[in-house]
Amino acid sequence: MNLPDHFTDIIRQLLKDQTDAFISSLVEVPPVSLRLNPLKSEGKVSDLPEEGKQVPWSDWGYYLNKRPSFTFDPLFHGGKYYVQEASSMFIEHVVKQLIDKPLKCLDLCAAPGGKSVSLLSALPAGSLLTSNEIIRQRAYILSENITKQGSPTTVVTNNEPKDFAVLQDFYDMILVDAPCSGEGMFRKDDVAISEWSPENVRMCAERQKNILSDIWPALKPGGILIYSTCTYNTLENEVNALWVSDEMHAEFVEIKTEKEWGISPSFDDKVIAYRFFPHKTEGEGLFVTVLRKDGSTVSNSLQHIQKRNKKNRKYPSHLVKEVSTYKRYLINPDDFDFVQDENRIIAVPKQHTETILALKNSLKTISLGIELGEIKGKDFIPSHSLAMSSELNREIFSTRELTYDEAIAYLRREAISIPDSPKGFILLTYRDLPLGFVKNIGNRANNLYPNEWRIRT
Ligand SMILES: C[S@@+](CC[C@H](N)C(=O)[O-])C[C@H]1O[C@@H](n2cnc3c(N)ncnc32)[C@H](O)[C@@H]1O
Repeated sequence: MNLPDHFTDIIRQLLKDQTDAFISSLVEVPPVSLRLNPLKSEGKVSDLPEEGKQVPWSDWGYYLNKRPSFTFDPLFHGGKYYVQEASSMFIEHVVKQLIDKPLKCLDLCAAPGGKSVSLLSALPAGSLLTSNEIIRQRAYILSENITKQGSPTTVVTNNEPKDFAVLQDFYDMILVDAPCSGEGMFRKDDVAISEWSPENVRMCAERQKNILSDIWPALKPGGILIYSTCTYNTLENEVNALWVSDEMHAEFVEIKTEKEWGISPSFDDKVIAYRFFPHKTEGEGLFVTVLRKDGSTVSNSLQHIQKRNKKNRKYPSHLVKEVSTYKRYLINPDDFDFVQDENRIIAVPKQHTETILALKNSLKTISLGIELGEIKGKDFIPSHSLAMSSELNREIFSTRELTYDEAIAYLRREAISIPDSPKGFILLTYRDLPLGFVKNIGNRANNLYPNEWRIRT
């Protein structure tokens, strides 16, 4: 492995006599890990695609003994699990330790979605997660991964950090998993090595400060900021964490960890942080720090946002009054309001309806709640997000269990033939996990799997 000299110098200053062990660990094969989806799995080893053992800081994370072909596992596409590097699962541990009441949480730099998925499994029931990604194309990938999880309490947005200024004092918790110089990915990603330079480290550190100061007003007084990077240098980590603490008047929050996890402390006595190095912890490089914003005012931010939206007359979506047609699609229909957005019907959890509509009108929303389907003439075409949802009422659809080969053909978006099934919309399952819908017209069935999600290889 050809590491830049300047990078090795930085590491030597930080790790001293551990430097050789660290560098040797970079040529080792990285562990393969995934997290099971609590909404679609019971969290048992038997749900894993390969034998494995638990990640110690996660209830849902497992290391696998060998790497299966995830692309060709229908359960992966059905959202039974998400492939995630093990260190990142530490976010779940942080949240579980600090949060015991439902809250509004923002994952600001969220694509492709690993940390959002961790948040979803750790946030108390009744919480609302906004998963945001600045790059549009990546925001769609984020939305795909979130949709597969099947949680109805997520909104996916595509905004710049400064766009959240309209949501002053809004979030109880914000995760900034910042774009960084990616030193922690050197073992997995040669491009990260080739793009590394001291100038890039400085540029990343400046950008991280801009992101943090842009998003700070959206955090409630007394709220929690989790700041993480997958890089080792102190400029992007301790130095920025200290800057937030000094400039924004925030105090560090300590998280309990177990010694045997091998997590290293911060390199600055004034900063409380958790560092993952691959020669000490089974996972990739990670830095995590947690800060609490000064103050404890209970804000009235929702009213403020609604007033602003009224002034701007931006309320395109409206609540559906005649809901009986749509209620039957869900297991717990009374927990939901139904919103019509052009010809799409979306179910939103009642306790968050106002908040979700306020978000929809303040931000560029990619997806929210559960999209039930689309009205097309006399037809109501069930959407893929309904098939993926934990709230799907399977009783109202005819279901067809697929063989492995049929499931792969469906996920490739090939034509399916199910002559024994009735005509109309059929829910396809693989090992009892919903994969999506087809419209059976007799001699063939039209494949409704989202074109952009299909297996291409
Ligand atoms: C480290 S990645 C996030 C990984 C993600 N949290 C996960 O666990 O899957 C950082 C993300 O920040 C986004 N990003 C880049 N520049 C940004 C900026 N100026 N403001 C906010 N996000 C940015 C990138 O597109 C990228 O998706």
